[in-house]
Amino acid sequence: VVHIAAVNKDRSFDDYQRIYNTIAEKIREEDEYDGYIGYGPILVRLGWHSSGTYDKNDNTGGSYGGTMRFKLEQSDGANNGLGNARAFMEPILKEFPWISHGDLYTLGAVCAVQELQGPKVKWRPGRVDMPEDTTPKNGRLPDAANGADYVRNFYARLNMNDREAVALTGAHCLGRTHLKNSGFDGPWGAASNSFTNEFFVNLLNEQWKLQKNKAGNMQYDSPKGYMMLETDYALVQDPAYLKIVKEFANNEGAFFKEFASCFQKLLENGIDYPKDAPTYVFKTLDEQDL
Ligand code: HEM
Ligand SMILES: CCOC(=O)c1cnc2ccccc2c1N
Repeated sequence: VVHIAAVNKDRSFDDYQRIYNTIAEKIREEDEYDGYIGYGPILVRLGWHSSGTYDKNDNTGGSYGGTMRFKLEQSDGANNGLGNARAFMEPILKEFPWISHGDLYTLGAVCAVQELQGPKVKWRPGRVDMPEDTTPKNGRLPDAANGADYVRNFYARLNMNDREAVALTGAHCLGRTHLKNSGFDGPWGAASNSFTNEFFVNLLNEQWKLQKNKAGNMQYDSPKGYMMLETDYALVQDPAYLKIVKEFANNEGAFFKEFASCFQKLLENGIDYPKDAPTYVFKTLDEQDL
């Protein structure tokens, strides 16, 4: 399968910055969502799950075709709860009908990372909505009840190495698990809506106890009410991953640099960009004094 980015000559940086600002202002406005966590974390998850179906072996899946808009993909249990993120995006699609779903959902994820004080993430337009029959089969997204070998193998399918795998999982500094969505619960109390290296600091500094949660699933809990999935905790069980976790826990800049590049790579997996395709770095609302 080949997906060539279709550069829309009628649209400029300003058009996409306007969509960015609309999303960013809506995140700021609708701050009560999910116990005042806000929509940032789930918008990051929407962009990631739109892209996480990619398979480097046949270049299928990924964000290009916007197939997350179809019931088939939405019915994958791993996507439980993302209806809230898609509903958030509906009015944006109405206001800007010229943008593809793949471009919007990935733009929303980049906007959320940046507005939550994360690194600047480069973004390129050109994804084209594809028909329903191009939707990848369910089951390509990862399952949390696994260890390091599974994690390494999963990320390899997305063409991600150990450093990229650890950096990407660092997005679990945002938001929380919800029993009704995934059968995992927590962290309780202050789930974070700012993008930091806290996930790595917590992994190393908290005492973790593997136990069955009230849905009967295994998760790691800490006395402070934090939690880790088994696939999170795998990052300190595997010596190669542990080395990278320690680097990122001690150097937030190194984490930000790696996350910025591999998040862009994740959102663009499977797409061929012509040499005249533009690359955008959006300004945050703060940088525009908005
Ligand atoms: C082995 C890989 C991964 C597994 C097994 C995994 C699993 C999960 C699970 C079970 C949840 C809870 C969903 C819910 O109950 O609402 C979650 C939430 C989340 N994940 Fe992951 N994840 C993985 C990788 C990633 C990556 C690569 C990113 C982004 C770069 C990411 C971003 C998020 C975010 C932001 C949330 C919070 C969503 C919210 O608060 O609604 N995850 N993840
Ligand atoms: C920084 C405190 O947050 C955490 O330790 C943490 C750990 N794993 C997660 C897994 C999925 C979603 C959110 C998660 C999360 N917020």
